[in-house]
Amino acid sequence: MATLLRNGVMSLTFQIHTRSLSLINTHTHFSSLSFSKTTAPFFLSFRHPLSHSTLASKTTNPPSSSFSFETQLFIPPGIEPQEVNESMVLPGSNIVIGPYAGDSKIKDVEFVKSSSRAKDCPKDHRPEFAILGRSNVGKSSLINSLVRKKELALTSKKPGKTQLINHFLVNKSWYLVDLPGYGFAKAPEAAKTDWTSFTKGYFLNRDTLVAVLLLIDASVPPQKIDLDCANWLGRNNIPITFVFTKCDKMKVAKGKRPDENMRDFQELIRQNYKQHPPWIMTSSVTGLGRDELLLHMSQLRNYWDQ
Ligand SMILES: Nc1nc2c(ncn2[C@@H]2O[C@H](COP(=O)(O)OP(=O)(O)OP(=O)(O)O)[C@@H](O)[C@H]2O)c(=O)[nH]1
Ligand SMILES: [Mg+2]
Repeated sequence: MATLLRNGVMSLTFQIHTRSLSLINTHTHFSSLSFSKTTAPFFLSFRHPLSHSTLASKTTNPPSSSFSFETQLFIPPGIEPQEVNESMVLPGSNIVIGPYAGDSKIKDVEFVKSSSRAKDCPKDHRPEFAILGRSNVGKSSLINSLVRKKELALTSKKPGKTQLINHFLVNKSWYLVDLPGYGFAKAPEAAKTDWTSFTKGYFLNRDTLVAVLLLIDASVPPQKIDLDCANWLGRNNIPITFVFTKCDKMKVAKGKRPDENMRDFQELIRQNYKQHPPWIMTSSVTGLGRDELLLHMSQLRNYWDQ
């Protein structure tokens, strides 16, 4: 089923052309999103207007203009491209919600185990989502925010805190997996070497992996190591969802804003992906994208489960 999902979901990404989009001044809702479909229903894309004001509740000196960019919708199984309308697209993402989306509430979560090798991971065949990203990108914070527990997954200002594959069982039915961050130059030599072998082994051999949530820090420009990682996962047919983190951090005076960094990243990725993977903006500080991400995960999981 994992393979089916990989092929099925990824091949169902299309593009449509849209106009007249506008955003209300909140981080979670499009006020209007109207589609004007091209004659060929195969390519669905929409103009994605990302105003700085949609990304954070706190801004100091916001720039006066917003911008938009072309993106592709992620259309899950069970929907025809021509059925897509604005209310089906999750705010702050390219993700269309379909019939497999279900109860996404987290009622119960427990830490199960830490493994230092892929073959030591739980063997009960429950579906799982792996949280992957650079050290300090906010993996543990995202897990804590999803499950609404402050210190379930340890967070730290010191990069390299998470060194093992940590399994958390949610609602006694599926796993969230916290992985060690990559690209941490100061990690002990041994830990760096282990990361490569055990995480690659994990991705290539874990049949129960529904999708990798690849976290990308939206407060910094695109990083080569993130692009390399996305490309490696793509080449190995491992389904991913880009989760842009720290979208609350508005660096107006210095560097680009999260929405601009996110657009730059997507433009670089576009060259390598025929069909753009799902993506979503989040912040573990403001809760931006939390409910939307859980809903997206529910549809991937339910499709995998059937
Ligand atoms: N402003 C802001 N800060 C965040 C966000 N998410 C995480 N952080 C901060 O970023 C730092 C690293 O967060 P972690 O969740 O520990 O990062 P990690 O990816 O698990 O790091 P490793 O386990 O070392 O790989 C902490 O200081 C967090 O408070 C976010 O959405 N917004
Ligand atoms: Mg961590």
